[in-house]
Amino acid sequence: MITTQNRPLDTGHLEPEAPIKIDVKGLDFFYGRDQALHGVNLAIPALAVTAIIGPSGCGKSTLLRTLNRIYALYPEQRAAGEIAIDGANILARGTDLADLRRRVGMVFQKPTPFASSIRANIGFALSFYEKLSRSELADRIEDALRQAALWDEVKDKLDQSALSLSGGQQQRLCIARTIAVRPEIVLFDEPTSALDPISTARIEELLQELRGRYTIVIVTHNMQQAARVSDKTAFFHLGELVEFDQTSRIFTSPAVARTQDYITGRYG
Ligand SMILES: Nc1ncnc2c1ncn2[C@@H]1O[C@H](COP(=O)(O)OP(=O)(O)OP(=O)(O)O)[C@@H](O)[C@H]1O
Repeated sequence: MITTQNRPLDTGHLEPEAPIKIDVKGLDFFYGRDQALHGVNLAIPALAVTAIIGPSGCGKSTLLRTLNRIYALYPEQRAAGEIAIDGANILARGTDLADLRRRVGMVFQKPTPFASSIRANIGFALSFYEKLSRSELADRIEDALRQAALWDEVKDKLDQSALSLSGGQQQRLCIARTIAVRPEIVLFDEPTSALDPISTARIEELLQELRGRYTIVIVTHNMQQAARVSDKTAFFHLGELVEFDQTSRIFTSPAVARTQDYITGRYG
């Protein structure tokens, strides 16, 4: 079996001139009067994996939640600055939020399948966005489950409850549900922190398979995981971006002392 433990530290396959998919400029974020992000500038490359690391409370999840404006569900939460996706500022008034959330999918820490069948979990998301015939729907469900490396395990029980799957399978189902609607960007918020080591390894392998097909941003507490799965790493502290570079450089020769202190376990 392939394990993530024996994979060498990623050296980054990106050229310095890799195209930018998400360009965050001067981003401030507020929970009511409390400011959680301060002037963040971050150019996230297309079709690569970018990891967001940093100590608890530094703003990792907050940053992720700005990228599909999921925070806009809460009236007291506010972002200022600019987040350009393919050059268009998604913080601008008039942004179609349903379309944005199809283009920018999100996978959460705990698997969150609906209490319905495996098939319906994916079919529901697809039918929300597209009008498909029965056979198109079946094809798209199969394709999503194959991409999420779950098809072989569930193809004979698509009508069983999603809740009958293991935690790791449920998380892969949530990934299938997210990619079924053909997003361009997939955000992962601590996607393995509720999983056992074998399920975690399976998700990390899956991230490698999805890399190159989607622009991926992953928040993780686990520095070894960031080193294994990502091309670029952003280190945050106290709501500020401290350093952003090739993952191999962040973990071997970071430019900033605060990053060095964090990756060597001096705080966090
Ligand atoms: N709903 C909320 N209301 C008020 N403040 C919040 C809310 N959510 C987060 N915060 C605050 O915003 C700051 C950043 O939180 P965030 O959850 O983004 O950090 P994080 O780096 O993802 O932390 P963790 O690793 O613990 O998940 C923290 O000070 C946190 O207390």
